[in-house]
Amino acid sequence: MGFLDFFSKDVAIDLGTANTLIFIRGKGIVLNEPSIVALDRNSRKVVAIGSEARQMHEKTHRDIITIKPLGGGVIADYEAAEELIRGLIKKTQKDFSGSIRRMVIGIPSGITEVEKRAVRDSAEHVGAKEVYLVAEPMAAAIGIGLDVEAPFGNMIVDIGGGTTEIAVISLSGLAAGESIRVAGTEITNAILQHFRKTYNLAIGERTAEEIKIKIGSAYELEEELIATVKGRNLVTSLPEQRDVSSPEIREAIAEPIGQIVNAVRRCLETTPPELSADILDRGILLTGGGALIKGLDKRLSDETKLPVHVGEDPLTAVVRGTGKVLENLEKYQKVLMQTKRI
Ligand SMILES: Nc1ncnc2c1ncn2[C@@H]1O[C@H](COP(=O)(O)OP(=O)(O)OP(=O)(O)O)[C@@H](O)[C@H]1O
Repeated sequence: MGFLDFFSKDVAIDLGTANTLIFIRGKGIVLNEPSIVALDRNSRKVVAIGSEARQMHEKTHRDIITIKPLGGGVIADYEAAEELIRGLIKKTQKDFSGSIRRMVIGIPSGITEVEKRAVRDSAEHVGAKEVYLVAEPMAAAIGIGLDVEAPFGNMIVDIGGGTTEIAVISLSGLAAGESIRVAGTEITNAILQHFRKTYNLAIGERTAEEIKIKIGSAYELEEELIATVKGRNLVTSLPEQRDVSSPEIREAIAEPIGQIVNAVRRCLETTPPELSADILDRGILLTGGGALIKGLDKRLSDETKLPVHVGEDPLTAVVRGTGKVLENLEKYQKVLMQTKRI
């Protein structure tokens, strides 16, 4: 380790809609917190970041507002996004002191030049001297250990909070791809809408997400499940609870799940034939939190007639990938996204 290395650190980040994960060279993943910022409504001063801000989300005092700065997988609120990066990096200070030298950030592949620029600016504003961007599906593929440099095709479907990224990777590049802004958050919203429309029951976002995680599915389950939901009846304005079954939730989330399935099909249709043959042999790999929806692998396999596997520890795939890129920048030169100066 050189003298300068002692005072400066290299970090890799998965700046996600739902969660932000931070990896520090030589240490691994040191932080995994929700991408939420709580602000004082009047002064706009930051009150809490990450997990503490999530505690406040939806239960906010009238003087505090909570913001998810990465709407749809991209920066929706620039100032809040910068506060988020700054605040979360600060939380890792116990793991290192000094400045940041290199920063590798995983971002959606469908992001525009302006959005890329915004991510880069935020990273520079928090002090990074060198900033590198990697497409999320590429990072996810590297994270789960695929040989992205090899001359054969691998299909990866990364279902995060805001975006589903589908990519065929070969020779360190994206040979085909689809990026849609339908993922975990839309699925949670579909559950929320279902209760509102069907039972006049208003439930919170966290409750809807819990139901999704507990009993949400994309394919018939061997043993169907039941969960209890608590909310507020919109007609009587009184608290209410009711039981709900997994087939009912499957129906409620059919629309966003169908959109993800269709996007995978579209990507397969545009994949060059040689690479299609590789995918036939190797199958499709699922990553991101959405990969954990029960039966999604079976559903995709049913619809595409291809083998489908869930990657190991899908929620940390992107950050592990950005971490590997950070630790082997030379080797992974080709996978870095270029940004134009604008
Ligand atoms: N066990 C589970 N079952 C179903 N969904 C889950 C599960 N665990 C997490 N999720 C969902 O995964 C999503 C978060 O995934 P992830 O952390 O990969 O996304 P992100 O990186 O924050 O988002 P993006 O990639 O869009 O920027 C959330 O919508 C969350 O509800």
